[in-house]
Amino acid sequence: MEGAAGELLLDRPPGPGAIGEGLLFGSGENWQKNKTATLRALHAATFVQAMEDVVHFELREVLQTLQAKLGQKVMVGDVLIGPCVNSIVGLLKGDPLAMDDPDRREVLLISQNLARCDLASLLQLISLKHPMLRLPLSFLFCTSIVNIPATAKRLHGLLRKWIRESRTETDPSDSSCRESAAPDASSASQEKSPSAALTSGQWNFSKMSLNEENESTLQRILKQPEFVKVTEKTDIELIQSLTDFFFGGVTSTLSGAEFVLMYLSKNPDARRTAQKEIDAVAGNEDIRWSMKDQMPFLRACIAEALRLGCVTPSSLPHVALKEIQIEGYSIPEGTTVMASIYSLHRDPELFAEPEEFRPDRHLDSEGRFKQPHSYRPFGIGARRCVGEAMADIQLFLYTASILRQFDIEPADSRSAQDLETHMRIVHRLIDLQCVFTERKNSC
Ligand code: HEM
Repeated sequence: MEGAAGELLLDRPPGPGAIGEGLLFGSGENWQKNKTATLRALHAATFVQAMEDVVHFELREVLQTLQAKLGQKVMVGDVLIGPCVNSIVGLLKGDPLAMDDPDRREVLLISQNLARCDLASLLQLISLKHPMLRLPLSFLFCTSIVNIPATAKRLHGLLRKWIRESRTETDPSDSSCRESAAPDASSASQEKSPSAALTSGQWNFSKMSLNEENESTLQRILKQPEFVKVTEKTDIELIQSLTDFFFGGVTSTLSGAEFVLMYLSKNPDARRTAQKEIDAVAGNEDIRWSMKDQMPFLRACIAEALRLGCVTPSSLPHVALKEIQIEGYSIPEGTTVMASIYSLHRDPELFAEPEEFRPDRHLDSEGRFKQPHSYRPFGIGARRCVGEAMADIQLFLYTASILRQFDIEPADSRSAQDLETHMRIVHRLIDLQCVFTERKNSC
């Protein structure tokens, strides 16, 4: 939300499910501190290069898997979840996790659980906090749902370990860090850099530094005034904010990538035009984010898939801090307000023939990429998504690299509208499968 009304809609509603800490569900001063610290840490000069390095590191594995499964039906989510998770880990820690690192397996399992979270899982969480609800909701405990507290606890364990390591690296004399940095199950893996897993001729990966001092995002966050003084409270905020990177980032980017590949598989003309563009610009060179302005059609395809796929259909809830007027409607103080991105993206007055996949909506008369004012997949205003730049880079590099090497075909003849989706906080295609084949016309 923008403007004066937006200022009064900054907080998340309190309620039985609200966590109150961190970025996604935090409110008031705590949220402001966390958001400022996160944005400051992400605005490092070398952010783009860091993201590119980690994405390319992961893409090698993805391209190899697709090559090995040429002509077969591939579950797209299974192939892309690793890169989505490890991009966040790599950004935070400064190095992505090597393929054989036990932390990688653990964070992947956790993220797969988070991706399965549905209403039943959230209701179970609420009933744990509110004993009165346990009996009426007891049937939930018999179904196979995601145990959010247990999943969050496992993720918090990993995050605590990475924070300890980052604090030790930031200040080696910090005895509290050394005390708590007890050896654990995965300490053996810590000495292993992902670059060790690479052989010559593969991606030339170097430790990702996010600024001139060679610091990772996590180290930069830990240097912010809010987090320098370690107290139980600051650590809870920090761990919850980092948890939100996974909760808010993994499934949404994964779902976005699935929608992009699905729409390109169902629209071969658009796919071929994008492939020609990629060939002309990148040839056989590494694909870089700096090439984005020369690939407006590819970006338009990604934007059109995000418009139609609508990864976060109802955004996240906001609450009115005071009574406000919006377009002649009076919203009483305390009202929960949800913005329907789904309706916005399908409004025929804003997008002609809204159900049609038409990338040219995102191109100006000169053929340059443009974002229509009503295209808002990442929300708007101060509560806008913190991961937008990250998701943009990921989706661009995943799509360009896959399209350069493969043709994509749908696994069945259903139209895009007929494919089944989960309409949870994150809107996701159910078990999307595609068939990847050798490029027929490559450069
Ligand atoms: C295609 C990918 C993504 C989409 C469509 C998306 C969309 C959104 C939307 C609609 C919101 C809510 C804005 C509001 O409350 O008004 C949001 C918030 C958020 N997103 Fe994303 N997101 C994506 C990727 C990511 C990534 C990669 C991260 C990881 C860093 C991330 C982390 C967050 C966080 C922490 C918030 C809460 C911000 C706040 O409350 O201040 N998202 N996202």
